[in-house]
Amino acid sequence: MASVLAKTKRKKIIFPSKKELSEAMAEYTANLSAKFCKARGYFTVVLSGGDLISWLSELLEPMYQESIEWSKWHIFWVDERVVPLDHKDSNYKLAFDGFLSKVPIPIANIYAIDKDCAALGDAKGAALLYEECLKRLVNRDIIRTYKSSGFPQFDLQLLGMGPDGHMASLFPGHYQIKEKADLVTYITDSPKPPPKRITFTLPVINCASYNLMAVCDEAQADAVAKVFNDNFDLPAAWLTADVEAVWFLDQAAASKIPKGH
Ligand SMILES: O=C(O)[C@H](O)[C@@H](O)[C@H](O)[C@H](O)COP(=O)(O)O
Repeated sequence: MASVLAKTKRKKIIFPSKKELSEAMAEYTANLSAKFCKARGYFTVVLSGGDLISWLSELLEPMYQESIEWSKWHIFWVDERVVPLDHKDSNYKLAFDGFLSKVPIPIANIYAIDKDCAALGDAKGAALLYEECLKRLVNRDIIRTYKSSGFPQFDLQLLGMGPDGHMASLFPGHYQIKEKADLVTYITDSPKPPPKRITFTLPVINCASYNLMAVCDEAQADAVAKVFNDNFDLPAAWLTADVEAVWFLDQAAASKIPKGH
């Protein structure tokens, strides 16, 4: 894995509340959108599920609605639950209902998992087809590649972490965190329901230019403290990026970080 793993120092910013965190996440995203749209004409954004989507609502404010070049955005998922796309557990549905349907991103630029695999609960098939989708977009030069590795390099990934320290669908004690060759893998016994999921592998996650990990609430405080103590049993402790890996925390989530970290 070493050859494709980008290395940056983990950074953190602590916000008084979710409101300030959401505002800062919107500003961070808008600035990167401007930078990448200007440089390449595309902005590749990777979403996760969970609370993150509700914190994206600041991007729906008129200031951003009007200034962001939405037509240049391309949307992916770092992990997805293998359920029908209209199921309440679908990360696609969560993001579509809460954010994507409210901004003018062309529907063709929104890359959900294969709908038939999703409907059939075929996690392996969904992972294979999503990997093919990424490779096609690399060939079309919409997704960049990380240095000479050939691994896809996304502009910005917006991530969340569970109380057990999982990120994407890489869970502690499960072998998927060790996958080095595939771009996308799958799990059929996820400890967090629903059990069938696909997920980017760690090398792909860490090749991104910018990784923003947003974590709020007391329930995550122990895991956040372990990450900042470099406890690598937690998948989220492995997060790096090519340019910047930044943790956006509210005060409750940051409350147990050891002094000096
Ligand atoms: O599909 C998923 O379950 C997510 O992508 C998952 O990795 C999520 O980001 C974290 O569990 C944080 O979730 P919360 O924000 O809900 O705590």
